[in-house]
Amino acid sequence: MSLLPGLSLSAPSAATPQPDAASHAPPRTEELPARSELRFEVAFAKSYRIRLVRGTAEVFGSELAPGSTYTFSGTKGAVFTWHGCTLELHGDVESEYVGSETEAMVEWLNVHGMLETARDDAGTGRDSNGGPRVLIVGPDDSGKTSLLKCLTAWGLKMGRTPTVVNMDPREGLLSMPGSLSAVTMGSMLDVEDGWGSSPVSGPTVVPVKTPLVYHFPFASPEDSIRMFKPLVTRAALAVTSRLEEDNEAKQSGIIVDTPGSINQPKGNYDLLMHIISEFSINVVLTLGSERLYNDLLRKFASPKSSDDVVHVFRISKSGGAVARDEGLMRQARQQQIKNYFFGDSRTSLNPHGQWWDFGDLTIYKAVDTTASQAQSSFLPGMDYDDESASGQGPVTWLERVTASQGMVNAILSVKFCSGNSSLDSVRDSCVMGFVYVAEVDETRKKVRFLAPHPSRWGDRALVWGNWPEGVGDLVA
Ligand SMILES: Nc1ncnc2c1ncn2[C@@H]1O[C@H](COP(=O)(O)OP(=O)(O)OP(=O)(O)O)[C@@H](O)[C@H]1O
Repeated sequence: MSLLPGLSLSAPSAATPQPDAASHAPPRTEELPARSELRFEVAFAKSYRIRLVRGTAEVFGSELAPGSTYTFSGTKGAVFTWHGCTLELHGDVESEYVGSETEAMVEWLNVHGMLETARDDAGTGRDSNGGPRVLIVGPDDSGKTSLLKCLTAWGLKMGRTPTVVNMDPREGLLSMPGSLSAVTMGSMLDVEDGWGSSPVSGPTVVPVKTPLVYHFPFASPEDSIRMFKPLVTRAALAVTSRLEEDNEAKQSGIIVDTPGSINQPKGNYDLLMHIISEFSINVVLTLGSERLYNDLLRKFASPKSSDDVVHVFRISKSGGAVARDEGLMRQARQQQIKNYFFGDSRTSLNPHGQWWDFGDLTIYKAVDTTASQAQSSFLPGMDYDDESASGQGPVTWLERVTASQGMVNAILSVKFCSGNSSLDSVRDSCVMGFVYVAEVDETRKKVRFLAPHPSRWGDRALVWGNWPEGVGDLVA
């Protein structure tokens, strides 16, 4: 059976963004001096269009094509120019200004140069472990993902194929929020939506990328350490073995993005250390926290052997990185979920309804660890550890359940493993795709799912997560 989210793709088509009928104002022109950037914030209901008229410019490392119009909605971003440019701007923005404090970009470019040297060393066999394995750490909204995008885009421009790993379940990279994913970038990034599209998104201008996706149905790794750690190990194993088969990707190396929550000194950076050891990280880039930098520098000060050397760098935060409030993040997740099933303004998708009998479904519910711990004294036979004391989290975190009304509007992952697999296999198995529960008929004992693909998935384990929260009615 083909991948659940995979549509039969035709060649990428040149989709043009639709003009915003609401905005009749004539376009404005903005001259950007060398090494400056136009920073903007656009609300979800609005659209903001940018066209490069003269010179060169990039959005988080990805170059704008001269004369093409790029449409942004529900985002904060920046168009940076190294040598100066003229932009034509059209549409509504919450804020828009030209920033000249862009020294961070020069520093980021130097980091890129350093990674290139390491890739060259790997190419000439001077480093048999392959290219650089980079981890980006720092507090929330310090610009980690922006740095990751720049390093990836510049690497791609040099003809590299870096493997990008997202360990932040709040932001699904080429997938749903609630995912940990890894993808070897073989084609340019998408200027408008940041990464490009996975096969589920249908034909696009930018060639599709097929990520390896694991389901982590909690907002933060600390909500289920017992689930997070094995998934990191799984993802690292899968990525490492994939790179062993592909010299070019191995030489290009890995760049891992992390959520701000695991960069706290609490727990002695246990989760961070786990990622560093599983992915054999040898370069750590710290952003926006002097304490984190110093703590990590101390931790890696005395390596036991040359294979254990981890270089820790303190990198300047971009002057434009802005905090995003929970409301905005929530809206972004809702949008991501809708786009998964229905496509975006450029590509419209047609999800398929499927009725399933209760008896043909094997559903596991992710247990909310906090609630479970509070109730544990009422659940005989369940062995819950104190997560903070043991550092391991509850022993039971997935429960087999039957379909019920409570599932309506929930997102479930369809795992590659059979329904009868052990709980460990269900946890560790990667995701074929996600489905949405549109209707549960308790009388007829049937569930109607919305899936991106018409094929039925057969005997597979389904995991019902607690997160992303409040998906709402997608079919209303
Ligand atoms: N130079 C810039 N100009 C304008 N906006 C920017 C700039 N750099 C980053 N941003 C915006 O600031 C916000 C935070 O940046 P980013 O997502 O890179 O931070 P992060 O550290 O990865 O956050 P998190 O830990 O929450 O994932 C994003 O909306 C990003 O688009």
